[in-house]
Amino acid sequence: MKIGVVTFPGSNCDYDCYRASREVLDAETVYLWHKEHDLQGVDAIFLPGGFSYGDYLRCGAIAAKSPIMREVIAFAEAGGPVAGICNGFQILCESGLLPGALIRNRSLKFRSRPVYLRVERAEPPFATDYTVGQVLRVPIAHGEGCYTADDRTLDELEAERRVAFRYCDADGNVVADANPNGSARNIAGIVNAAGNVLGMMPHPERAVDPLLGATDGIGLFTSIAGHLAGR
Ligand SMILES: NC(=O)CC[C@H](N)C(=O)O
Repeated sequence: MKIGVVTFPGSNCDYDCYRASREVLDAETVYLWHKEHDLQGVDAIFLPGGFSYGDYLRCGAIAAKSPIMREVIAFAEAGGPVAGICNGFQILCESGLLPGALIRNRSLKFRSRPVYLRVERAEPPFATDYTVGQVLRVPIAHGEGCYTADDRTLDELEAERRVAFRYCDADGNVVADANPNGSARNIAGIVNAAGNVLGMMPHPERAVDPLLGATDGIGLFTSIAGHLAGR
C-alpha cells in the first residue's frame, strides 16, 4: 500500500496528511510535487489543505491547472481513491472532479474550531470504519468553506446518497446553528458519482492523535487502508 500526498506551493496540511498516513497507518507515503507528472505508483492520493498558490484568483483555481492534477484527474477517472481535504476539496471542485463550489463563509470570517459532523455515507473507500448517523468531532479552518451548487445538483447529490458528511450539533441534529459557514443543506463533504473521489472541508488529519485531543478522523484513514488491503 502506497499513499501519495500532493504538495502545492502554499499547502500547509501536507505534513499532517503525511503523518496520519505514515504513522497512524504505517503506510508507505510519498509527497507528490505539483510540478511533477509521476504519481510514483501510489494506490490512493490526498490533496491536502492550505492556500495553494496563495488562494489567488479563487481558492484551488490555479492548483486545479497544475501539472500533477492532470495525472490526479486521470487516476481518479480510472477509479483510484482521491480525497481532498479543505483546500483539497476546493481544488477538486475547481478541477471538475466534484460538482459545485466553495465560496466565502456566510459570516465573511475565517472559522477555526472543532465542529460536529454526521456521517451520511459509510461506504468504501473512505468511510467503512464509520457508521451512518455516527457523530464525529473534527476541526475546521477555512475562510471559503460555504458549499454551494444549484438545486438540481444538490437534489442529485441527495438522491444518489453522495453527501458524505453534514454539519450537525453534538447530538447529530442537522440544524442551521451547527452550520459554521452557511453550506447548502449543511453539506461538509461529498463524493463523485463513482464514489472514489471525496471532498470535505473539515480536517480529519488533524484528528488522529489523542495528544491533540481528537481522534475521530482516524476512521477515514483506516477505511482507505482497509479498502486497499481488500478488507
Ligand atoms: N485550511 C485550508 O485548507 C484553507 C482553505 C482555503 N484556503 C480557505 O481559506 O478557505
